[in-house]
Amino acid sequence: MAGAPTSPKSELLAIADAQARLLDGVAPVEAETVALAEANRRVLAEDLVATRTQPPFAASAMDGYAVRHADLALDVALRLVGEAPAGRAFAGTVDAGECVRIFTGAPLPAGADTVLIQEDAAVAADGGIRPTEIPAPGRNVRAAGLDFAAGDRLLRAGQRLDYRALALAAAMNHATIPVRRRPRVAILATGDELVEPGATPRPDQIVASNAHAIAALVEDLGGTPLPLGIAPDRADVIAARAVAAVEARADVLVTLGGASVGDHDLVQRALAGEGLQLGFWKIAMRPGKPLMSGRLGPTRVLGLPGNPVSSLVTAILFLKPLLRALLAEPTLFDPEREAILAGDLKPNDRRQDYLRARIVDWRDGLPVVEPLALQDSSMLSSFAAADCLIVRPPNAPALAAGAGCRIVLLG
Ligand SMILES: Nc1nc2c(c(=O)[nH]1)N[C@H]1C(S)=C(S)[C@@H](COP(=O)(O)OP(=O)(O)OC[C@H]3O[C@@H](n4cnc5c(N)ncnc54)[C@H](O)[C@@H]3O)O[C@H]1N2
Ligand code: MOO
Repeated sequence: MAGAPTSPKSELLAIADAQARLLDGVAPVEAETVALAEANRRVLAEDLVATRTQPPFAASAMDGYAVRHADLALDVALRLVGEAPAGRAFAGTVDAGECVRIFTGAPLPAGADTVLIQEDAAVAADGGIRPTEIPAPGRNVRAAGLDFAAGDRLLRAGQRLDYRALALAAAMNHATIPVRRRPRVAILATGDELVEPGATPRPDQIVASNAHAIAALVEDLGGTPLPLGIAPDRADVIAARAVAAVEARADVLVTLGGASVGDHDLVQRALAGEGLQLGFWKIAMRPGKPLMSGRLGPTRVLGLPGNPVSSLVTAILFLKPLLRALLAEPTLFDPEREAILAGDLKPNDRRQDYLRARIVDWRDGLPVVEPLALQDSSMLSSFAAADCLIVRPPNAPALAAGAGCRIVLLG
């Protein structure tokens, strides 16, 4: 029986080369405008400029009395001439020997330059206000524009909006926000052995897990998952679902499984019949060697290996940066960080290895990481228990406990 295309051992592509090929020519998805309330976790499509100055007037920072500093003397009463609550400015002027009752956030009245806090003031029998402490000149007054001025460019295109950015956007008076639309990611699991969670598998079947993890990852990154279910190991069904993904205007089609060289690893062959333009296949990494990338018309195809940990590690290294590129985010890759090994490591072969590990301690500000004993790429229990992946470059020498290493944190 004819197998899927094979390539000789020497043809494994380096991860960085594969990533560069994948991201080459990726154009960001269009912008759309959403209500401020819908903008959390979305990626800003344009710089956001302040439409107003904040505060728009010199404002009191405390509850007390607006005064002219030059008039202040201990136990010399000032005449109270009015009141300025927040949202209701005092219309007059504070003249020599006068003060105005003022509250936090109210505009400082004309003539006044300082706020005497009420704790440092006594009210005389005639209603006059006597300072019991003398504040410094200008004390307790926020200058107009202290926070920002109209025209300030405070949020940048490519920035992922969070609660802090949204507070600022609101203060800048933006009720709607230009963001990148959510990239659509079709997700197709493949394999006769798979059933959906909750079903009763036959004795020779297992429960499909990967698609649900990929969908959650896509949502976390600000995309919309389009679940295409589980296709059996039949090229015609896989092809029809892939065509459905293109017709649904998916930006990306993620296939799961069927990526390797077995007789039933059909994805590449099935998609070739629909005009797949193959970008690359097979990467020098573990887990995740059979990763495939290509295009079906306008839809980018990422064929992830079926082993659950393989598909999730390749998603971290390839799907995440692809989605970030589609969203025009400036940082595409999860950073590698320094760490200290808690156990020994054997020398590595030619595939860059990603070892599941736990952070067991901290030393000199660095995490101390212990590789988990079992690293089989089918094992979701260890993937879920891991805090990070230790990155072992191709042909890295053996390392002893205490040596430095590099890790990618798992979110
Ligand atoms: N002769 C060779 N055999 C294999 C090679 C090789 O180079 N030569 N590569 C191995 C590597 S590495 C990997 S990784 C796997 C991946 O192959 P496939 O992408 O074709 O994956 P499948 O064979 O379809 O499935 C592998 C494994 O994962 C389970 N699986 C698949 N989909 C799901 C899912 N959605 N949820 C949970 N589990 C899933 C599937 O049942 C299999 O157990 O190939 C090696 N073989
Ligand atoms: O690369 Mo496979 O992903 O070793 O298990």
